[in-house]
Amino acid sequence: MFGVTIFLFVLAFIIYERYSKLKITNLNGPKLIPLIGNGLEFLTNEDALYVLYRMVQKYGNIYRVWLCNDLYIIMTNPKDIEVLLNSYKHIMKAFSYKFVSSWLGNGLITSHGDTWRVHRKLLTPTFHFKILENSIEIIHRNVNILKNSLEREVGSGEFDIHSYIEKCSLDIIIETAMGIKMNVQTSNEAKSYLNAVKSVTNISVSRIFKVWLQPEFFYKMSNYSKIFDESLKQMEDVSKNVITSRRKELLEKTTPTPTSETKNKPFLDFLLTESNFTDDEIHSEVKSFMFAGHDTTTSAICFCIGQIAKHGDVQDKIYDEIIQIFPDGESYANIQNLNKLKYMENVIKETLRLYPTVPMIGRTILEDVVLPSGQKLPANSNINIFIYSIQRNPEIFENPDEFIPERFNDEKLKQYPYAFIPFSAGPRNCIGQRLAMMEIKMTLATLLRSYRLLATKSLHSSTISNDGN
Ligand code: HEM
Repeated sequence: MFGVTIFLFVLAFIIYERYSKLKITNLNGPKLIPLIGNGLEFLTNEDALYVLYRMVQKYGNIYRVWLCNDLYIIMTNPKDIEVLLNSYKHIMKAFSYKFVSSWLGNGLITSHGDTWRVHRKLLTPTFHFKILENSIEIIHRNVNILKNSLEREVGSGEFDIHSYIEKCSLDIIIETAMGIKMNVQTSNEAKSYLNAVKSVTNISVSRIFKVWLQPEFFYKMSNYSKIFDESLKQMEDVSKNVITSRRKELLEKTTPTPTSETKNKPFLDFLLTESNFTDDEIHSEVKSFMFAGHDTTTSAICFCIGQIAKHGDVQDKIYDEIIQIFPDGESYANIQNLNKLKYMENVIKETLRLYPTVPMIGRTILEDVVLPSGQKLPANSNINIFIYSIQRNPEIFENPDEFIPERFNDEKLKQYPYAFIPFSAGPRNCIGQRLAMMEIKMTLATLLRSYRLLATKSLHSSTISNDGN
C-alpha cells in the first residue's frame, strides 16, 4: 500500500511538473506519449541529430521535445541565440551535461557559477598567443610524424585516416597543454585511452536519447553502466599519470617550462605551480582539456580531409596557396604566415559550418527571458542551441547543403554573427579555438604539400597518393 501511494505521488508530481512547464512554454513539437514523451521518435537507426534536424523543418525555429520528464527546448534563430550566449547570466549548462559530469568532474566544460567564472579567468591566459607561439614547434614535429606514418598507406587503397589523426591530436594537446611527451603516435601507448573515450562519449549521448537509460536504476542494471565505469577507470589512469609525470618533471626540473620566466605559463604548469586549485580540481581540468583538446580537433581535421578529397578544385587552390605562403617546405610556420592562409581558412570554416564537431550545446536559464522573436522562456528551462541547423539556415546561407568556401568572403554574413558558431560564442565560447585552428591549418598544410587526397565513397576513409599537387 505504501509503495502504491509513493508511486501515485511520484506520478502526480511528474504529470504536474510536465504540464505546468508545457503550458508556460506553449511551444510546437511532436505529439506526446504519457510518461515517455517523445522518446519513441528517437528509437530509429537514424542519428538523433537528423531526427532533430527534420523536426526543425516541421516545427520551426523554436520547438520542444520531451524525453521522459525532461523538457528540451530546441533553438535555431541566431537573434534569439545571441541574447542567451552573449550574457554572463546564462552560463549554466543544461541538465543533459549531467551524463558527462561523472566523467569530466567540475572542469571548465561542466562547471558553472563562481567556480566557472574564477577558473575561466585564470585559465584563459594559458592559451594566450605567446603560449601558442611555443606550441608551433610541437605541432610541426607531431604533424611530421603523422605525415611519415601515412607513407605506408600510399597506394594501398582505402584506409581509415581517423585513427592516425586522433593519435596526432592527442600527442599535440598533451605536449602543448600538459608539457609532457606521450608519443602516442609512435608507441601506441594510449590506444586504450582512445577506445575508452569512444565508449564513454557514445554512452553519454545514448543516455540522453534512449529514455530507458535515463533513470539511474535501469542504467545501473544495463551493460552500458559496466562499460562506462571500466572505460572511465582507464581514462582516469591515463590523466592521473599525465599529472604525476609533469609534477615529477617540474620537481626535478628536467624539462622546464619554456616560458617559466614570464607570467604566461602553459596550462598544466600553471595549475601545478601558480594556482591554488585542489588535486581534484586539477584532475577535472586535465580530463576536460585532454578530451576537448583532441576529440573535436580530430573530427574537424577528418571532415576537412573528406571535403578536400571530394573537391579536387578546392584541393588545387589550397595547394597553390600553401606553396605561395610556404615556398620553403622545410621551415615551419609562425602565427603571421598561418594567418595568411585565407583560402584554407574559408575551407575549414565551410567544413565546420556543414559538419560542426559540436552540433548542439545546452544551457539552463536561471531567470525568465523574453526572446527577440517574442517567445517567453520561463526560469529553469533547458535550452538547446542547435548549431548544426543554425549553420544550414537557407535564409542566411544560400544553397546551404553545398560546399562553397567562397561564401565566407561575402560581407553579408557579418550581419549574422550568431549564424556561424562552431566554437560557440560569448563568455563561454571555446577557450581552445585558436590552438585548434592553428593545428588544423598546420596538419592540412603538411599533408597536402606531400600527398594528394583521393575521395572514396565514405567520408571517413580516404586514399592518398605520393604526388604533392
Ligand atoms: C575544432 C575544434 C574545436 C571545436 C569545434 C570546439 C568547439 C567548442 C564548443 C562549441 C564549445 C562550447 C561547448 C558548450 O557550450 O557546451 C567549446 C568549449 C570548450 N572547448 Fe572547444 N572546440 C574545439 C577545440 C578545443 C581545443 C583544442 C580545446 C583545448 C585546448 C578546447 C577546450 C574547450 C573547453 C575547455 C571548453 C569549455 C569552455 C568554457 O565553458 O568556458 N576546445 N568548444
